[in-house]
Amino acid sequence: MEPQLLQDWMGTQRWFAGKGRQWHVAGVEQLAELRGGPAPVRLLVVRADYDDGSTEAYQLAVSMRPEPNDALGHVLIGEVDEDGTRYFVYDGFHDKEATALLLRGLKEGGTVGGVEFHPLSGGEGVPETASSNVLSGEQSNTSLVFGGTAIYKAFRKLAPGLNPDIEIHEALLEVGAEEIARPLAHVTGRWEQAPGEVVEGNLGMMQEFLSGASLGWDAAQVSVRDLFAEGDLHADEVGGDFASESFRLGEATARVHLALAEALGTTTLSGDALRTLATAMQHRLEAAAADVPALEAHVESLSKKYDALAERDEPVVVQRIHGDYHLGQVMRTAYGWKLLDFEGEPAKPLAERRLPDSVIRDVAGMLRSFDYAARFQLMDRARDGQLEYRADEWAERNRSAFCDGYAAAGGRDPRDDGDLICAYEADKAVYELIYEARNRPGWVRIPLGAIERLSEAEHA
Ligand SMILES: Nc1ncnc2c1ncn2[C@@H]1O[C@H](COP(=O)(O)OP(=O)(O)O)[C@@H](O)[C@H]1O
Ligand SMILES: O=P(O)(O)O[C@H]1O[C@H](CO)[C@@H](O[C@H]2O[C@H](CO)[C@@H](O)[C@H](O)[C@H]2O)[C@H](O)[C@H]1O
Repeated sequence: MEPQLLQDWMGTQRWFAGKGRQWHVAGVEQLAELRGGPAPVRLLVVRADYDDGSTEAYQLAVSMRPEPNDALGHVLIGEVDEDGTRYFVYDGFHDKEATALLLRGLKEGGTVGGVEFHPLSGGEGVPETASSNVLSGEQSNTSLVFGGTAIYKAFRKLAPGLNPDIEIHEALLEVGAEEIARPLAHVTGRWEQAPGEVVEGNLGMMQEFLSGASLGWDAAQVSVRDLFAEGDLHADEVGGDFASESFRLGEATARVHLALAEALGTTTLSGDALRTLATAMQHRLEAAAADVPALEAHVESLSKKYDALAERDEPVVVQRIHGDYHLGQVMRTAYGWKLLDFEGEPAKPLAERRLPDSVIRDVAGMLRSFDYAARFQLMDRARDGQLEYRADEWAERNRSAFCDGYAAAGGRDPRDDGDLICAYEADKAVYELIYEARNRPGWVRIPLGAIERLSEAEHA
């Protein structure tokens, strides 16, 4: 496949992380060709080399159709000539006949070329045959819903080693945790990550599709909309009060943390290990300040909070956690809250994402998310002191209900670790600031506002 063709196409895809940087396609490797449909489907790994010397590997599925297919016109990658035949090359994850071959592999298991399909429990729950739809809102990965009962997430940017989303889901399944969508299958592959460096890693995972569920973010937005519509009522007086949901979410979070501790153990950080944690936060802060000048004024006060963490007398208990926890990662089903996407922060290298960390990182992530949810609808309005006051109230009410629920389900009350929460919230807000500056510059003032508040807070 011509590198230029793939380069032009990849550069426009939502999941391609290298936008705005100088890069080129340095290699195209075919891992497997799935046959048995109207057109063969190739699973490819495309190596993107950046001018700064770094490299990334991306997964593509391409269906090689000898005839053009109008229904797939929007996902046409291009045309190629191979061995005297002209092929119309489409994004295979969007081609239902191509994904049917993928589904067969997930159901039956086995090896095709450099790709291994691993159904769990003999393929129970993986549909026999089902048409696929790509979930809209595709972000860093591409997710396909098969027949409304199973969802397959194809990882786009590949990393060698065990993918934490697969690892954590399967570990939680083992200990019987109910707050997740049941994992059904996963796929592994071997590819050349850099010239001569063959690695093994995960290509995707299938899990139960939570049908009829609402994303936590959407449910929270309904509540905030109610609140703003009744600007003279308090958060606990409007019809869409969210606090009982936040309480239940706190409970579900604590249960998952306890299950993760049971499944994968805990340890403690003290001394040098604590200093390493604080130094990582400090580095992120400095890198962010170089990118977002408005942060500069808060570097000194946030650094003091990180110093306090480094010098903390009490060790910090750590374990496997979610790692990128926010309202967009939880769904409310008829059976309670379920947690999704245990991949960790997409910006971190995979090995780092698998390191144990304090559960407070997740708690802080969700507390930050309540703040986001409260303020999001103010973003494109003229400043309104009354609504901002209501937003503060909503955020506070739901943050505290979440902590109450967390403690009620047997987790340690996060508010008893105020200094830790403060450092982790600051670190998350700094991460968000970088994320927003790169992806949604209009939203920068949400994390920046939090940084201002945190840097004035008393802890430390
Ligand atoms: N098991 C599931 N059931 C129903 N919807 C899901 C499920 N898993 C993911 N989703 C939907 O897909 C979206 C993206 O999933 P996620 O695992 O967070 O992928 P990404 O890593 O690309 O962000 C979620 O926000 C949710 O709307
Ligand atoms: O794509 P992921 O879900 O892995 O997470 C990334 O994108 C999130 C935005 O979609 C970002 O979350 C931030 O915005 C959310 C609202 O859109 C808010 O609820 C979160 O609290 C806030 O952090 C997340 O940080 C990023 O990793």
